[in-house]
Amino acid sequence: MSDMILNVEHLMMHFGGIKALNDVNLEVRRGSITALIGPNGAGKTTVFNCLTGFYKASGGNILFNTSEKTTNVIQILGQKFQPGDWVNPAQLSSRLFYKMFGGTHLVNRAGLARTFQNIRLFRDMSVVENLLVAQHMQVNRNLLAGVLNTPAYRRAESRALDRAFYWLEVVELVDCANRLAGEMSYGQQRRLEIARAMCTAPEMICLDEPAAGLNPVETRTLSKIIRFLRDHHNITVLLIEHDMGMVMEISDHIIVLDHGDVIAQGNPEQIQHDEKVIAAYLGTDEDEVHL
Ligand SMILES: Nc1ncnc2c1ncn2[C@@H]1O[C@H](COP(=O)(O)OP(=O)(O)OP(=O)(O)O)[C@@H](O)[C@H]1O
Repeated sequence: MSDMILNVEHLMMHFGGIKALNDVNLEVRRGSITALIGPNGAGKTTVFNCLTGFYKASGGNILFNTSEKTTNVIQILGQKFQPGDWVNPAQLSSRLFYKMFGGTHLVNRAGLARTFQNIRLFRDMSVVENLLVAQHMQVNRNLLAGVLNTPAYRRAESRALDRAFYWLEVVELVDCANRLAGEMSYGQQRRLEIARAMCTAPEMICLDEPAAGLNPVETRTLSKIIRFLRDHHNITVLLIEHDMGMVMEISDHIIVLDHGDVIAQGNPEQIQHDEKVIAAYLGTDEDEVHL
């Protein structure tokens, strides 16, 4: 099993004439907390959207290596037919399969979950219902078993409920289990999004600005939860965050993007003193920065 859970090679994403990602190469170590940082518009969310299948990358490779298998993320989203397909029936049928049935759900099923910059919960459902919906892939979906309420069906439901309450406890929301998700505070909703992602049993979770809008106490709780995921569940965390205090405190590794390119990588200490990074954040030329 590779030490790297994620290998991104030559990733490109173009929106018409806009090159959001030029040629992004990065790796994420299994079991690490890795931060993806950079100034506004650097391309961070675009990287997340490509990794999790919300965008089909314009080019490059994304390999996601779980403990069980390697998933080619770009392939499972459904690629265009290639000339070689017509002389290779196996390749053609695989391409056809993913064109018909591929999508973000397969990325999640492979073990990669995410949260969003703008919270996307089912606001009119209760907190626990949000977590049960997230588990629809794991529970018994046999219609007959549901209608007959078989013991196997009841066991599967009970397991889903146990899992939901386990993650509610981790994110400190057990007391809110029956509240409507949309009525909770912003910080609570952010934590619920993490619990929902964890209910899909991922090996890696991508958190898009999880501390945005949180007060310092909530940010500390969030940091504790993120460390818990790594330390107690060996979850790899990839996070986009503008709160540099938090990033420097919890990250094992930091990758810096600017204008669609990776400009630096390293541990927090190295990144804090990297001139290219300082220049990118200050919006000045490297030569103009005096340390
Ligand atoms: N769907 C889209 N259509 C057109 N342009 C887009 C789209 N999504 C992103 N972009 C452009 O790609 C570039 C990178 O945007 P992205 O949101 O990835 O940056 P970011 O680093 O996440 O920024 P922020 O920190 O402000 O969230 C920007 O120029 C943005 O305008």
